[in-house]
Parts: sequence; structure tokens; C-alpha cells
Amino acid sequence: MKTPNASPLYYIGLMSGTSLDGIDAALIAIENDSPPRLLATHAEPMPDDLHRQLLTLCHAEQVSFAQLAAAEHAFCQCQARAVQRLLAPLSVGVEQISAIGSHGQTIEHAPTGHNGGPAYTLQLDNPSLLAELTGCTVVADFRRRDLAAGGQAAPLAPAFHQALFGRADAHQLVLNLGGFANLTWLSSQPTDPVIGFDTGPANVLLDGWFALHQGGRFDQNGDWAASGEVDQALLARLLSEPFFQQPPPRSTGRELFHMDWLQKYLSGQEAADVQATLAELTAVSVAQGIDQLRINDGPLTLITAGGGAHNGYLMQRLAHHLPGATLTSPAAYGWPEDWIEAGAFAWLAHQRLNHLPGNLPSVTGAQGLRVLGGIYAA
Ligand SMILES: Nc1ncnc2c1ncn2[C@@H]1O[C@H](COP(=O)(O)OP(=O)(O)OP(=O)(O)O)[C@@H](O)[C@H]1O
Ligand SMILES: CC(=O)N[C@H]1[C@@H]2OC[C@@H](O2)[C@@H](O)[C@@H]1O[C@H](C)C(=O)O
Repeated sequence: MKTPNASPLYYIGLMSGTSLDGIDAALIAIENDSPPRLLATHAEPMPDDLHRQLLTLCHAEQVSFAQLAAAEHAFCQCQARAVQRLLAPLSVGVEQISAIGSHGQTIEHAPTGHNGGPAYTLQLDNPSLLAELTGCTVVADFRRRDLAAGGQAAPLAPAFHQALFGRADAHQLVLNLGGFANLTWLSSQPTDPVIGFDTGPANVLLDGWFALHQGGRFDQNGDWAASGEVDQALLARLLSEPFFQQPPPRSTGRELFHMDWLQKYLSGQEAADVQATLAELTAVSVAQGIDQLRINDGPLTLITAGGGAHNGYLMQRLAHHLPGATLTSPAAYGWPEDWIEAGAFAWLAHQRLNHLPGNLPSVTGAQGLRVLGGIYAA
């Protein structure tokens, strides 16, 4: 029999996703066998300077060590600010935090290698400095063990989706609309494997195109996209990218889907029409991903999370391509859409401290379950 925890264990998750919009910090509580609870959140905006530095690194042909170190240092200070501002209004002190789970900033993700080279996934992070700055134990480097075991190292959130949303009386389908989009299928049959994979780009291209033509970080509510018209010929060309046909396991990133990738398909379209077409690309590729799952089991409920859930136009297009499906917010489970990924890395830190696996081989394709991440003691 398991000894129940005398009191909840507190963890902080820090996630800075591929959209580079800021650092999400989530304080969670883990108690006995109940699903993790979200206690408090803070979104630390990414200073413009750091945003620029990181974007440059993501697309740089050549990078100096000094550039890397400067970005890593500024990123880590931003993380420490996020932790301090998360805890400031609370009665929970750093000494009560079991660990911070730090995802780091993905700079490049090449899970099948590049030009015949070894597989790699690169997250900028300095967990040693973060432990010094916060006084907390930090768990970091979650992806590379899965990669070393032959996996894609992404997506990792499906295991947390299972802990949060898995239930015996209904199947669940979870969609994250971040910089990239990923799906998780949780069957009500506990023996069925969890399925999860990246469906393709979501906000990454929408944000990039918006910044280029309208200035600013993102297209509020998708209003600019809604003012354009979908160019079906362009959409078909974008969808011809082989990634969209790949069977799982699959994951992707900015190294494939970037502004130059988009530019090579353009032929003088109106800028707003391109934005509408990019939103359509996300909606269609998610619908195709759901098709790949071959769920023939009654009406579909899709738990929709990530920043893209705030894009009214994108959600409308998604609903259009998924007739009969109900799009629902994870808030019904106590987890508003913006906090699942940060929560996932807090939970992964708990898994690490307790020597429990963090990956799902059925999702990433790894050779087996693995304990993920390294510990940087306080
Ligand atoms: N009100 C809104 N209207 C339109 N888009 C929005 C809105 N709020 C957020 N977004 C979009 O969501 C993005 C941030 O989403 P999120 O924080 O889920 O991404 P992420 O965590 O960086 O991504 P990933 O899951 O790929 O790691 C913003 O860059 C923006 O494109
Ligand atoms: C390499 C990397 O950082 N991938 C991210 C990205 O953002 C969404 C999607 O692509 C997903 O695969 C992953 O993030 C989440 C947190 C995951 O691992 O589940």
C-alpha cells in the first residue's frame, strides 16, 4: 500500500514555447493519487531584446559562443523573475518547492538528424544558474533521454494529458495550439496505447507573417486573417509538404516551418489572404491528424489548449473542418488553456524526483519508458 503524502508536494513548471511569447510559470500541487492541481500562474513577458536574440539563434547559420551565453543568461534571468513573481503574492515559499521543472528554450529540433548527422534536440537552458538564482532544486534537459532511446523527444505533454484528462468512461482527444500543434488521443481502455504527435505549424507562421506585414507579436483573435480569403491553390501547395503525410511518431519545429519555407510557395498573394490560408493550413492539418487516428466511436470532444485557442478565427475554421465535434476548454478540469504545458513540466519534475518515467514510447517511438531529465540540487 502507498503511504499517502502528509501534505501536498509543490512543483513549479517553466515553459517557454516555440512561439517565444514569454515564460509561463505554473505552481502545481501533487497529492496522493489525485490528478495534479493548478494553484497559481504567472506569465513573464519576454523582453523584446531577448525575443530578438532567441529568434536570431533559431535561424542562425553561424552562432558565436558569446552570443549563446548571452542569450542563455538573459533567458535564465527571465525564468528567475517568473518564479519570483509567481511566488510573490502567495504564502508558499521557495523552501516548500520540491523542484522547478525547466523546459528551456528550444532552439533547434532535429529528431532524425540533419543531412545524415546524428539526431539532436537543442534547448537553451542554464539549470545551474537557475538553482542559484532561485534557491530551488531544478530538473532540466527532459527531451534528450528519450532521443537517446531512439525517440522523437517530442511531444512530451501526452503523458501529462493522460495524468490530467484520462478517464475510464470516455475517450479524450487533446489539442495544443502553440507555435506548433500537437494532438493526444487517450482511449478509455487502459490497455490501449496513448497516441500523440505534432500535426504541424500553428502560431509560428501566423505570428511570423503578422509581424512582417502588420508589426506586433500576433494577430489578435485572428481578425486580420478573417479579413482575407483562403487561397485554395496555395493551401494545396503548402499541404504537399511531406511532413503532413508522415505516420507517427512525428514532431517538428522552426527548422522546417519558417518564413523562407512559406515564401517559396508564394506568388504575389495579398498579405491578408496568406494569413487566412495559414490559419486554414493549421485547421486542415489538425483535421487530417484526427482522421489519421481513425476514431469511429461516436461524437468527438476536443479539449483545445494553447494560445491558439484564443484565436477566434482559427477556432472557427477548426470547427468548420470538424463537423460534429465539440470544442471544449480544459478549464472544466481546472486547467485553463494557457497553463497545461507549464503544468506538464512541473509534473515531469515530480516524475524525475520520484524515479518515474516521463515519456510514452507509443508517442515518441522510444525503445521504452525512461526517467527524463537531470537534477540540479538547490
Ligand atoms: N488573443 C489571441 N488572439 C490570437 N492569437 C493568440 C491570442 N493569444 C495568444 N495567441 C497566440 O498564441 C501564441 C502563444 O501560444 P502558446 O503560449 O501556447 O505557445 P507556445 O507555448 O510558445 O508554443 P508550443 O506549444 O509550440 O511550445 C501567441 O504567439 C499567439 O500567436
Ligand atoms: C522540440 C519542442 O520544443 N517541441 C514542442 C513544440 O511545441 C509544440 C510541439 O512542438 C511539441 O512537440 C513540443 O512541446 C510540447 C510541450 C511537448 O513536448 O509536448
